[in-house]
Parts: sequence; structure tokens; C-alpha cells
Amino acid sequence: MELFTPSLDWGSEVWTSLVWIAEAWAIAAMCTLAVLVLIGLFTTWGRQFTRITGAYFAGRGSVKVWLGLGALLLSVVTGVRLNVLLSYQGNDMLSSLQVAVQGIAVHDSQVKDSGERGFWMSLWIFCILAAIHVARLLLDLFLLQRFVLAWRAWLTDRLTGDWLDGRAYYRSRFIDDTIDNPDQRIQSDIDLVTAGYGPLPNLPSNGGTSSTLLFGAISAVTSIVSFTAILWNLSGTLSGFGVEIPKAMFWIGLVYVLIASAIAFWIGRPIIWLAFRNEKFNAAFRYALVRLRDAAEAVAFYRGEVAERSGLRRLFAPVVVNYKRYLNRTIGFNAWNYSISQSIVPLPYLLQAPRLFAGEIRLGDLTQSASAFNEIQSGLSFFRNAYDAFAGYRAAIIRLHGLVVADEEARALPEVTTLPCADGTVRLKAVEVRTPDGVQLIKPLDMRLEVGDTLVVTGPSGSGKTTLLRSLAELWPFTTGTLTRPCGPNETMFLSQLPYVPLGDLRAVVTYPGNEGTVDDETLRGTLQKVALAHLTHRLDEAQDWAKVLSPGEQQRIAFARILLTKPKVVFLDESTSALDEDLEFNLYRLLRSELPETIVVSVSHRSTVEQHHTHELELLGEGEWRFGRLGDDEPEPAPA
Ligand SMILES: Nc1ncnc2c1ncn2[C@@H]1O[C@H](COP(=O)(O)OP(=O)(O)OP(=O)(O)O)[C@@H](O)[C@H]1O
Repeated sequence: MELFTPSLDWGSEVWTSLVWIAEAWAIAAMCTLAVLVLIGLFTTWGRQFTRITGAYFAGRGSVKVWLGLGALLLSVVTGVRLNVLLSYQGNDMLSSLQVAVQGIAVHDSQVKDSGERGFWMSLWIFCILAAIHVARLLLDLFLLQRFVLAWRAWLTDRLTGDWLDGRAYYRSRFIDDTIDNPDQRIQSDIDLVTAGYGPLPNLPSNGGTSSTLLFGAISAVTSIVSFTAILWNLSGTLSGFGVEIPKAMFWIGLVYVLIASAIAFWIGRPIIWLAFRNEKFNAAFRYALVRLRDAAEAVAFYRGEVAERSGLRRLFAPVVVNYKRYLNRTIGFNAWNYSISQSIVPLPYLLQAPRLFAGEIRLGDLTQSASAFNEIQSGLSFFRNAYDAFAGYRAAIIRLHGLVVADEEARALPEVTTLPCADGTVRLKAVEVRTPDGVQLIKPLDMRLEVGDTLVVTGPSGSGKTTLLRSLAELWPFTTGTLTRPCGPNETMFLSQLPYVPLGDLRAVVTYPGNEGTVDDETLRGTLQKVALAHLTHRLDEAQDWAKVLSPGEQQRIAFARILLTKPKVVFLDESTSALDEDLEFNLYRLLRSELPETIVVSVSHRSTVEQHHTHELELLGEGEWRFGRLGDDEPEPAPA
């Protein structure tokens, strides 16, 4: 009867494992890089991914990123090695017990003692391996989470910058394929893409590297390779029906899992677009809820609850319909995966038990075969099981890519040519404005305003007054011609009818578009007093939803306060006094003229009372016709050469 001998030379295993980890790391790093480069070059989603975030992995600043990736890969490889060692430790534990029991049965104390010693040693080894395993898991989680967080911060900054750049957030409404919910793409899809778990937001509870798509795949492949060697060594020849299959367990397992994976891919394919649409419909529904919240007062005045409710139901209906299909498909997909995973469990026992009974292998070999088989099958099935996770992940990439493309297209739209001027004048040369359908709103317009000039733009509703301002502000793409104006920071201001009110305290609201803190409180209070908002001077620190607190008239006075603080050389006002009574309007225009006499003021207005504050008038007559002249003159001014 044989004495117990351990399955590994544990004494030299530290060094052996370190060498193994170093080699496996280098091979895995090279193979992963090669695969990623191929994916980046030859798959659509790989190219999309590169376009979205390739810059994070390139250039000098990326050294830290690559070091992080290297550390994560090291953790993955170490994890696989630990699993391999644990499988040998498990083998030793059971085989030593078997030997000890056999020694007892035949009253051979030497055999029994060797088994007993082997058993205790395997338990010690387990304690050491388990301690390293726990430490690795924690470190792995920490490193991965910090890596993902840093990446998310970078990508969020890049994509918010990209969205704001060239006013893409506004102008993207004019591109051919407009996109929905950029907010969701920036907040949620970046999270999904950087976390890499699939359609799940990043949470520490999601787990470490092994749950992510990239490192999970690397871990699966490394695991398959490592355990294949073990399984290969433990496999025997199977004979039956006159055929002999050498290394039968290995080959049978491989064929089984490959066929199972192919069928799973086929069943799971529609999950990609079902996941995509699930996100899309949910986002549309969420957006409708946000709009209702924003417009709560107007809806409440209208008693619009019934209309809102049916609108919300209409938007939620496709969520339900699509989700049912998504669910059915996922159930079919899971049914296949679960069945495959379960039906494969007895296979290694079925194939190895006869060899155990024949005394060819020991009990530990049998259980190690089963665990190696299980590792290989779960490694291969990683790709199968991760299919729907990958589908969700790809959907997030598609959405982010859509945002990047839309931003770029928006920036590429035409706009009025704007030239800087040094003398503080405003000149329009052949500025022509059209509607999106090509209807001419304003025929080519030539005009010149000197320092201190004031112009009122009048005309019937729909004649294109606001659109002219949009064009001059480089927002409206259906414009040609040249505008020359002061182009320094905040030298030209455009104000919409209701001024934008940012989130934050009143100080931030009044200082906008300057940064909060750039104007001292004393000046802010003085300016608020000048624009008849003395009652707000003690509320600068209050953080409120000021857009809902301030009346439209108060908001318009805030707009005038901003002009006084910014002191632009040119200001364009779009019906900026429409919510004010005539006295207030009169006082604010007087204030503007006395405080900023050099500023060129261009006002769009319906009100005749506004005209008295202006020296010139541009009258839009409809069908593109216009008349420009000095107010009070009967003859229109000739267009400047
Ligand atoms: N995004 C858009 N897409 C298509 N047409 C638009 C768009 N914005 C404005 N228009 C059209 O352009 C025309 C001019 O609109 P604009 O708002 O400039 O008129 P307005 O003179 O300022 O009117 P009001 O005095 O009522 O404010 C209108 O017929 C309007 O329907």
C-alpha cells in the first residue's frame, strides 16, 4: 500500500507560483493588448469605444492608467493561480484522508500516519491560501473601484466639455439625426461604460475584477488554460462501442460547452437591441416626468393632470411592451444556460468514477477533476453568460457614441461668420436668415451701429426677430453673412426673454454668467437696489430654486443687474422688459443708458414704449423685407458700403 504523497511540492511552491504569475501576466498582457487592438480596429463597437475614450489610454498622462490596468491584471492572474493551488490543496486533503482510512482498514500505521500528516498539512496550506485569497479579493475590489472612478471622472469631464463646446448642447437640435436624453448618456452611460459590468451602474457590491467584462474574460481564459493542463493530466481514455477516446473528459467537455455556447449566442442575440430599447423608453419616460416637474405651475393652472396622465401612460406603455419581450427572451436564454450548467455537473464524476473504482486514480484526483472541469466549463460559459451583460454594455457604448457624433455634427453646422472688431462698433454684412425649410425670413441685411447707438427691432409676430438674434448669437445654423462685433469675453451679451436662472444661491444667480464669488457682495447689493430688487439684498446666501421663486418681472430685473455688472460693449435684449410695467421699463432703460452710455443696445420689442429709448429702428416687414433707419427720420438710412 502506497504512502501519501502530496500532489505538489508545496515547499518550493512560493517561488514556482511567483514565476508562474509573472509569466502568465506577461502572456495575458500581450494577448489582451493584441485582442483589444484588433477589436478597436475591426469591430464597430471597438471603434466607437476608441472614439469615446481612446484618449484616456493614450499620451503621457496615461502612464498611471496603464499602471492601474497592469495591477488589475496582476490581481486577476494571482486569483487564477490561487484557484489552481486551492484545487491541489483540495486534492491533497481528500487523498490524504483516503490514504489514512485505507491505512486504518489494513492496520498499516505507517500508511495511516502519512495520510494523517498529509491531511493536517493540507489544512495549514488551506489557511495560508485562504488568507491570501481574502486579501487579494479586498485589494482587487479597492483597486478596481478606484480605477473606474478615476476613469469615470475623466470621461464625464470630457463629454460634458464636448457637449458644451461650440454650443453643441443647443445646436444639436438642428442636426438630421437628433439624439434623445444627452443627460442620461452623460450621467448613466458613462458610468456603465467605465464600470464594465454590463448594464449595471457601478457599485462596490457588484464585486471586483472577475465580475467585469474585460477582466472576467481574461480571468476566464487564464483559468481555462491553467485548468486544461490539470484536466489533461487527470483525463483517461474512454472506450466504448469499439472506439477509444484518449483524454476523453477533456474533449467531451470542450465539445459540449462549445455547442452550448453557440446555441446560447443564437438565442441571446435579440437581447442587445431589447436592452437598448429598454434604456431608451425608460429615459423618454423619465424625461417626461422631469418636464412635468419643471412645468408644474403651468400644468397646475391648466388643470392639465388628465392630459399629463394619459401622456405619461402613453410613454410608459412601450416600456412595458418591450420589457415583456426582453423578459421572455432572457428567460429563454437563462433556461438554456441553467440547463447546460446543471446537466454538465455529473459529467466528470461519470467519466472518472470507473477509474477510481479501478484504482487508477485517488479520491482527490476525482474531486480535482470535477473542480478543474467546473472551472473550465464556467470559464467557457463566462462568454455565454456574459452575453446579455455585453449587450447592455454595447448599448451604452452606442448611446455615448451617438452623443459624441451629435456634438460633432452640431459644431459642424454653419453659422454666421463672426469677426472681432477693435473699434466697438457692430456691423452686419449680407446677413440672411432662413427657416429650417429654407423659407427666407430676412433678406440680406446690411447695417452699422456706432458706439453708444441703440437699435430697436420691431415687426409682426413670426417675422423673425428672435431668429435674427439667434443668428447673430451663432446659434441658428440657417444663416449666412458676416457680423463684426466686439468679441472679447463678455463684451457682447445676448439675453433671452426669460433670463436663465442657475441652481445655487442668489449670489450665483445675479453674478451669472460670471462665476460665483467674482463680484463682491457690496456691489451685488448696490446693483440689486438699482434695478428695484432692494428686497432681495439680504438673501444673497439663500440657495433656492430661484427660477420658481422669482416672478418673471423680477427675473427680468435680474437680467438688467447682470448687464450692469458685466458692462458689455454690446447687448442684445429679446423682449427683456415684457413682464415689467411701463414705469419700471422706463427706469431700467434710463439706468442702462446712464450707467453704460457707450454700450450699443439692441432690443427686440413689441411695445411702442420701448422705442423712445432707441436711436435706430430695424423693422421686419414680413416675407423677408426689412427697413432700417434712424428713429424719427422718414427716409431710411442708406446701407453702409
Ligand atoms: N426651431 C425652429 N424650427 C422651425 N421653425 C422655426 C424654429 N424656430 C422658429 N421658427 C419659425 O421661424 C419664424 C420666426 O420665428 P421668431 O421666433 O423669430 O419670430 P418673432 O418675430 O420673434 O416672433 P414673436 O414676435 O412672436 O416672438 C416663425 O415662423 C417660427 O415658426
